[in-house]
Amino acid sequence: MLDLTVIIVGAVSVTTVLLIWKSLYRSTNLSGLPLPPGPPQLPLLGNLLDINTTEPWTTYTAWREKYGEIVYSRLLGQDYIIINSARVAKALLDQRSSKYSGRPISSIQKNFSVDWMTGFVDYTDELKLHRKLFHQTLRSEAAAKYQDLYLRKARELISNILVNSDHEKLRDHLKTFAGSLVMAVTYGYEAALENDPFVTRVSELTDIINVLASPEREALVDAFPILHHLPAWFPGFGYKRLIPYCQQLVQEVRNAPFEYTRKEVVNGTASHSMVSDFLQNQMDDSENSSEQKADLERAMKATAASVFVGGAESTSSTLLTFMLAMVLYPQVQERACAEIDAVVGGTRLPNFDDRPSLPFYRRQCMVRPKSRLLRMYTVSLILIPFRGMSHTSSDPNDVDHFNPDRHLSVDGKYSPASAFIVDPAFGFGRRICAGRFFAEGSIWAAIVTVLSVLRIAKARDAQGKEIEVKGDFTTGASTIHPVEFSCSITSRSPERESSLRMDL
Ligand code: HEM
Repeated sequence: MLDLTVIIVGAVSVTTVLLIWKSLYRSTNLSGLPLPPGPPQLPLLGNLLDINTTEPWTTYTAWREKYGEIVYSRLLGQDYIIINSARVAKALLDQRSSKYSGRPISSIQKNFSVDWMTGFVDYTDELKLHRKLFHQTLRSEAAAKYQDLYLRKARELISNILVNSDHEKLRDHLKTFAGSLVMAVTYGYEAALENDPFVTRVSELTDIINVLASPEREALVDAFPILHHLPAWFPGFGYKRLIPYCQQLVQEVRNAPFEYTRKEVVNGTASHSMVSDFLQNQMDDSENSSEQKADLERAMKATAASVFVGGAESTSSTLLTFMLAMVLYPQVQERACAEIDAVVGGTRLPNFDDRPSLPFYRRQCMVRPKSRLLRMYTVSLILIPFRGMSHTSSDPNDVDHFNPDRHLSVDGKYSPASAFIVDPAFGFGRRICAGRFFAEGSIWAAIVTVLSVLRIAKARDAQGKEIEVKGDFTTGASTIHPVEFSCSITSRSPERESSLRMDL
């Protein structure tokens, strides 16, 4: 067996040689056009040391101020074009989507066995099949059919919050809301209100992906594959310890709920869902060969699990952001509650028929998604910092300066240009979020129900003094959420609370 030191010294030496080679070699701009402006680069590292690794979007935002909407940067020999505005992202990814829909192949994703997830799959026939399967269940008209489900789950959410609303519990309740909705639609599975085994596993997997899926980390390892051989104790490579556990989680997340639905279909007890419809059609289909059926089943398993991974964390994180905004902006909460009371009266709970009469937050003026951070596109690599895009004071989607009025026109009507589903946070072009209509309906149901029953305010300490809330966010590789904050959540309408309980 080779001595470990020899391996490390060898790896480091080869890496250094590669670094020098890569830094000297610069990919030619085949079109002969000049590269966009960007920060000065160090010989070997490029801009590696310039990037704030815990909050990379802050670096990209600073670069936007200095170099403009399109920035050229170089990391360890790899060229990056950073698209720093929704306007340019739209022009490239919506209008030239045939060119800008690919994804780079990442060895980290391969090692962790998560490269089958829709969001990571390159723009191939496999991806087109995933999108086709999503479309059947998540397109606009299909997502509208789940309105009763959104409301039922929103009512369960309120009932859970009223039992316990500590920060950790609040996060869990929101995760359960989002996770159980997705499980119902995907697998026809009714998740337990607490500690559901399927929801918990996916949540763990999402947390791991959030740690590893940083474009900056991927750039480093993909630029120098030899780094794969560095052991987990090597500084910066501790994440490798998660590999075996992640691979085991992946197997469970792909197979366990799928097999649950298969059993239900065979027993004739399955409720209507993405997977049960698929399995039913497959049983009735005599034309496809068994090989084609196996391929289709593999794609369906991947699609179904991707719905969960793509949908649960983003939705729950958006709702936690909404709760935080209600603590920080009581006057906005008051106005929304007054509007609900005026439209639905004092005792009834709102439903989707009331939506056109609630202009203040019709189509989510009240909440903007902000969970997703970055997406990488191929074509010498395009990096889209979604988070940075909603982070300028001149941007109408700037959620850090919470002002729902910005989404209304001057006469107080809803402005279609501000529609929730066209928010840049859902992405662009052919890779736009497949679940945005579902997200819109479920988030609307949750916030309208929260505001009709609950009052959210700053918590008070033992002396009765309000506990200050800063409104900070976690850092993360792909998604973020508010850091722990104290709040007081009480029922503001005993009548609505009891009609809610009667409905459960
Ligand atoms: C507020 C909630 C949500 C936000 C902010 C959000 C945001 C995003 C973003 C930014 C992308 C990447 C777009 C790109 O790569 O260009 C994405 C992809 C995706 N989302 Fe969502 N999403 C949300 C909810 C959901 C829900 C509820 C579902 C499923 C029910 C879902 C399913 C997916 C899937 C499957 C993809 C991968 C699409 C692809 O790569 O082709 N998302 N989402």
